[in-house]
Amino acid sequence: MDSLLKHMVDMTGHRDHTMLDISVISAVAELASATQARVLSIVNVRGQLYVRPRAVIERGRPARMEEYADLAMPGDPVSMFPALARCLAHHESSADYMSPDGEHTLWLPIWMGDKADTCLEIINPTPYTSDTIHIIGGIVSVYRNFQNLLDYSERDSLTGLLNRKTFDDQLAKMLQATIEHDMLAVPPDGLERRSPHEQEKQWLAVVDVDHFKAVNDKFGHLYGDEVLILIANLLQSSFRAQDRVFRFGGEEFVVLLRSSTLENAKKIIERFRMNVEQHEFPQVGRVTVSVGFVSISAYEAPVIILGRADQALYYAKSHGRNMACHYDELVSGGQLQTVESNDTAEFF
Ligand SMILES: Nc1nc2c(ncn2[C@@H]2O[C@H](COP(=O)(O)OP(=O)(O)OP(=O)(O)O)[C@@H](O)[C@H]2O)c(=O)[nH]1
Repeated sequence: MDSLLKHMVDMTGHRDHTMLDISVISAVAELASATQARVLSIVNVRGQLYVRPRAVIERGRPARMEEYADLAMPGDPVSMFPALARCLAHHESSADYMSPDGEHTLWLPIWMGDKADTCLEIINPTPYTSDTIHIIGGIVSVYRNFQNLLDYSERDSLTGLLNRKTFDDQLAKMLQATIEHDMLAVPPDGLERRSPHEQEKQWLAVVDVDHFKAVNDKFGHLYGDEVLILIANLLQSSFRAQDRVFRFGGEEFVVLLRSSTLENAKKIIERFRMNVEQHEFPQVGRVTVSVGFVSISAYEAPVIILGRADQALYYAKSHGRNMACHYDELVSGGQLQTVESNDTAEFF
């Protein structure tokens, strides 16, 4: 019981999803004497469910975060795990599977209403006793409640997207990934062989709804709110599971795109812009968005990166709207100018 209390205190002492994931798998692994426990993300890509490990603990080793190796893929199709797929399809609280060599896997989806985007997976060489299942059930409930609380503080209440407050933290993670990526991209002899066109980078895009004031003025704030919710949904379905979408405030959204070539980033952003353009908004009809985007450099301050995306957005707004503009292309094409001030480049 002491151990259970200790784990409960540990789980509820965090203000961060990552640490909460680590403490929940540490708790269930110890209390169920599991050989392995994982937190899985369940992502829905165009109606198909995929699972992707987020954190893992193996017996005798410390818990660790998992970076999904193939960023181009949303994860493993859930159909690879028929018992879990059935459990998710029927909104069940758990699924159990015994492999041919007698290993037991227990899946516990974390249901938030009718949606589960997280699932615990516990692997054990022996069957689970009813006592173990009872204790794990309690931990899952605490985990779900606490995740709910964290989500509430990190998300915008109108659209459900991540809010401005979480942006700095997510951008810091992306800058770290950029540094690691840059180190991997340069071979030991220090010579970069890939052409800049093939190079994968992280990207920041600022999205702003065009003439949104007119929507509010003509149809009222409730319809305006509805447009924002539908655009948030289009953002989530147009970008990939590994990208991050924020509502920055008002009718402005920011997207962090992970590991994309310039060509792909353009394609994904353009696909989103067209999805909005072609969407029939109830009562309101057609709505368009303008986008400014820029590659993220780990060696520049977030305020400079955001400023550049904003400048590209401003350019799109003042050149007809309903378009996506790439900061570097505008600079190299002479449509925007930078000026060196101190050791950073800034606009005037
Ligand atoms: N319905 C609704 N409106 C909002 C919300 N937040 C901000 N707004 C409105 O968004 C509008 C933004 O208008 P402007 O900044 O003038 O920009 P715009 O009309 O979109 O014009 P451009 O950006 O130049 O294309 C204002 O009328 C705000 O009141 C919200 O949460 N709901």
